[in-house]
Amino acid sequence: MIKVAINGFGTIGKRVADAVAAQPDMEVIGVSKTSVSAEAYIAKQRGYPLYIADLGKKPAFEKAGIEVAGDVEAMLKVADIVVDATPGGVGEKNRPLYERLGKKAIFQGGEGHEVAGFSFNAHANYKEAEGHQFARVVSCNSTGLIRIIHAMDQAFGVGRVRAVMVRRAADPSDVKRGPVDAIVLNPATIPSHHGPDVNTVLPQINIVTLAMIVPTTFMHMHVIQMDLKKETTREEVLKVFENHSRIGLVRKATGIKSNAELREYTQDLGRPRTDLWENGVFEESVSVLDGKEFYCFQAIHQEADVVPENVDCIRALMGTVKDPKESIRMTNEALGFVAIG
Ligand SMILES: NC(=O)C1=CN([C@@H]2O[C@H](COP(=O)(O)OP(=O)(O)OC[C@H]3O[C@@H](n4cnc5c(N)ncnc54)[C@H](OP(=O)(O)O)[C@@H]3O)[C@@H](O)[C@H]2O)C=CC1
Ligand SMILES: O=C(OP(=O)(O)O)[C@H](O)COP(=O)(O)O
Repeated sequence: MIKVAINGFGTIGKRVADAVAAQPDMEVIGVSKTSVSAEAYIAKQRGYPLYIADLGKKPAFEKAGIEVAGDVEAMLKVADIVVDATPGGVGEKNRPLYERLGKKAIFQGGEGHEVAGFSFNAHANYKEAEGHQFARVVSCNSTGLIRIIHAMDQAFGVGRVRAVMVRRAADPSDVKRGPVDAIVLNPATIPSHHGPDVNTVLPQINIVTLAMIVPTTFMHMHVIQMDLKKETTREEVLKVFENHSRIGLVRKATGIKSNAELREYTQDLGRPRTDLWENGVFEESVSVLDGKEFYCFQAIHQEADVVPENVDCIRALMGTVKDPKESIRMTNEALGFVAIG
């Protein structure tokens, strides 16, 4: 069993913890927080030993009826690998600790590529993880882009990509963030950071991305155009998506044309926390013009798509499963995850 520590039990960390706990070859040896809040009670309810960044706060946890197993360093000492899901920028500060203790670590997309020196996506570069101490699972938007670009590149060859990200403003519980009534260019400069981030995993792809933020909390929406090297048809492209274990098709017959309806759908499907782990490509939008010009819309659930990638990244760094297809199969099966469509 791979002993996994989750440093940062928030939006991403709590999901990764549950996904790790579901795997046959992994166990959660501890999760961490800095303060008493609802997620501390969830850790207790799930039975995950809770560690804290600053032992000086132990009395506050105990007063709330939450047992503290120790500090973060104590958690790391009993782990084989740590998934760092602390807020962006904190992972970089944690890196020296992981180095000192000689622990493998996985960082998230809020950290720069250089923090790990290796950025990861299971379908695209699983095997390259071997021998690394550190890896970074790219951000939610980049994960969604890499999945679809890599699949299209394998099938038809991708010449260039142009994409617009319509990004959710905040996660559902993030009550202090906005905007409430605006469409914000974020950034107003072109390209946005997403294209260069895709290049950390797929360096050969010519990609330019633009991004804005809108007042929603559930999912980003991507507008994607790719020039293909080989002529194809809409039907052939749909077959590629149908055969991909982490690309789902939002079928025309569902009538779904928005993030809100897609949320209702994942909820009704019984997905834990309403999570859409896969890309949600809108079937109706899939278009091929003149044989080589591809277009589509895809929905990306920001809280969810990086979760199975973190699980595969654990096996890739630990070197316990060499074949990416086998790891992806194991992860999906343990989660009960079959892509929609
Ligand atoms: N949310 C999203 O949509 C996505 C986020 N990411 C990336 O994932 C990472 C985590 O983001 P997210 O889950 O949203 O963040 P959250 O703020 O939801 O969670 C962060 C967690 O880290 C804990 N924490 C903070 N500081 C420390 C510390 N020094 N030591 C240990 N634990 C600490 C917090 O505990 P406490 O609350 O007690 O302080 C909290 O549990 C970021 O890099 C982000 O960019 C990637 C894809 C999507
Ligand atoms: O990593 C994310 O987005 P990104 O791919 O746009 O960088 C997550 O949605 C978190 O983004 P946030 O910085 O808006 O919370």
